Amino acid sequence: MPTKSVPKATLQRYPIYLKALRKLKNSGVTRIMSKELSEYVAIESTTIRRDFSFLGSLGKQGYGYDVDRLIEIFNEQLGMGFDEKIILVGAGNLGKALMNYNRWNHVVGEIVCAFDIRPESVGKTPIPVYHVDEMKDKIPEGCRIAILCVSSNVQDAADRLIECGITGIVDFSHEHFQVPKGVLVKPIDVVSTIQELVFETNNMKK
Ligand SMILES: NC(=O)c1ccc[n+]([C@@H]2O[C@H](COP(=O)([O-])OP(=O)(O)OC[C@H]3O[C@@H](n4cnc5c(N)ncnc54)[C@H](O)[C@@H]3O)[C@@H](O)[C@H]2O)c1
Repeated sequence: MPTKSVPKATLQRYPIYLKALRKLKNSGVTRIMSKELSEYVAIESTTIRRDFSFLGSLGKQGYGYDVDRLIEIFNEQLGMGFDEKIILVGAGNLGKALMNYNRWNHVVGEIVCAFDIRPESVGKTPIPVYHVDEMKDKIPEGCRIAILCVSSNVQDAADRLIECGITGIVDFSHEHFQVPKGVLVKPIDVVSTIQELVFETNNMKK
């Protein structure tokens, strides 16, 4: 795709369209007019048509856009294949909540399986939970993202993930651990977010 000539604002809207299209596809929609999509994403239909025109001539007058074709184009040309096969380590309270939610299938991908040091004590889960020793065998092919929800030995869990080729870790653990160059860690911490909010709210009052 000639990204050079595509305005930045248009590029920023593409993920919004793709997310909407995947949701629509999921609910059985196969073709859509720009006006209908406009209502769905709250973006003017003229803007949508202009944005899509950068991708080639995709729609037909009176027919609209083929949803599958549009998704294919976004996936292929923009490299936005939101089909990540994600794994989770630490199937405790937090891990189970994430596994039970797991509704990102038309946005980023899905949690395919989980690992724990005590899988036998995890109880009922919607996806399989294996022992961490089985990680190398059970990790899905092409998997590169892991969610870390362990409560102990975080470094060991991270090392195992890296050995299995994981290059991106969503970290809920609150613990410091080392990763080699080329592996990205995104910490998520509700407590520090609340602290930041308290601090910023206090400052707003001044
Ligand atoms: N970031 C946040 O905002 C946030 C919020 C809540 C909890 N947490 C943190 O998330 C972690 C999990 O919390 P929880 O309430 O689910 O705990 P939990 O005790 O219910 O679950 C932890 C699970 O991890 C497993 N485990 C422990 N060490 C492991 C390892 N090295 N490898 C694989 N599995 C391992 C345990 O067997 C258990 O099933 C804790 O570290 C907690 O502090 C973070």
